Amino acid sequence: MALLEVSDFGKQFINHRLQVKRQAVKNIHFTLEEGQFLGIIGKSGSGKSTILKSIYRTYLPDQGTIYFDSNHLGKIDITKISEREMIYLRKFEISYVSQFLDVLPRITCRELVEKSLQEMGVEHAIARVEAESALNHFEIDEKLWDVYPNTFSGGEKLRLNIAMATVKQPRLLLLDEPTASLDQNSKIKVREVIEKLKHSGTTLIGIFHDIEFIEGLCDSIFNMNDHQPVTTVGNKYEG
Ligand SMILES: Nc1ncnc2c1ncn2[C@@H]1O[C@H](COP(=O)(O)OP(=O)(O)OP(=O)(O)O)[C@@H](O)[C@H]1O
Repeated sequence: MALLEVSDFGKQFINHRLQVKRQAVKNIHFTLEEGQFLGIIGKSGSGKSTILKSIYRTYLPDQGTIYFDSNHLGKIDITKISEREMIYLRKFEISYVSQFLDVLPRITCRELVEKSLQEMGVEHAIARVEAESALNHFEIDEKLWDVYPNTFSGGEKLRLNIAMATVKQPRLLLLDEPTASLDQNSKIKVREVIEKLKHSGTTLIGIFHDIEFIEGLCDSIFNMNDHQPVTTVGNKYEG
């Protein structure tokens, strides 16, 4: 059964000051089976982030349906569920990674990753071990583990963001240009973790500008220009 079914989805923004409406995206349809990786490509401003933010419900979708097959809540329409149900999904089943880190001040890097696990009910001692393993994997210098990340470099913030989201092993991982400001070595680390997550059955949707990066990783690519999910042939994008 599909994990995610997006049908006739659209999102309109209203600028109240200027009294104008802007249709960011419309008529979006795609289906994602469990364990698949869908890449989204398209020109700047075509609405790629709007789709991911609406699935995570940072934006309230206003047209169409987004069905998610939740382990705990059953098959539910993300456009209609309560805020409480959405908080549950964000905690246990859906994670979102953007290229920006938005964290509370006075929580250290290590505590942030531990907190991701503890809010799922993982014991502190286990959360600590897993957090350290994730921070090591993303090569965040041990000297930074007890530092507040508001002083981190862009790349360090991003690697921490990915560590926080992936340590939970979500069922659906939304990646909003996660490699945008990374150097080659960090991109390789991200790729390794994506491969590992895919192997363990995580379903992924990712926005990438670097098509070479997603080649060999994605099962299909949704091109915003023609609105068609295209299955990648031999893992190469032929669009
Ligand atoms: N919160 C918002 N309020 C008003 N307009 C918005 C908002 N978020 C996005 N938009 C508009 O919706 C359109 C789609 O934006 P979106 O960020 O989804 O595009 P994108 O394809 O991800 O772009 P990029 O590749 O440049 O990140 C843009 O015209 C943008 O200005």
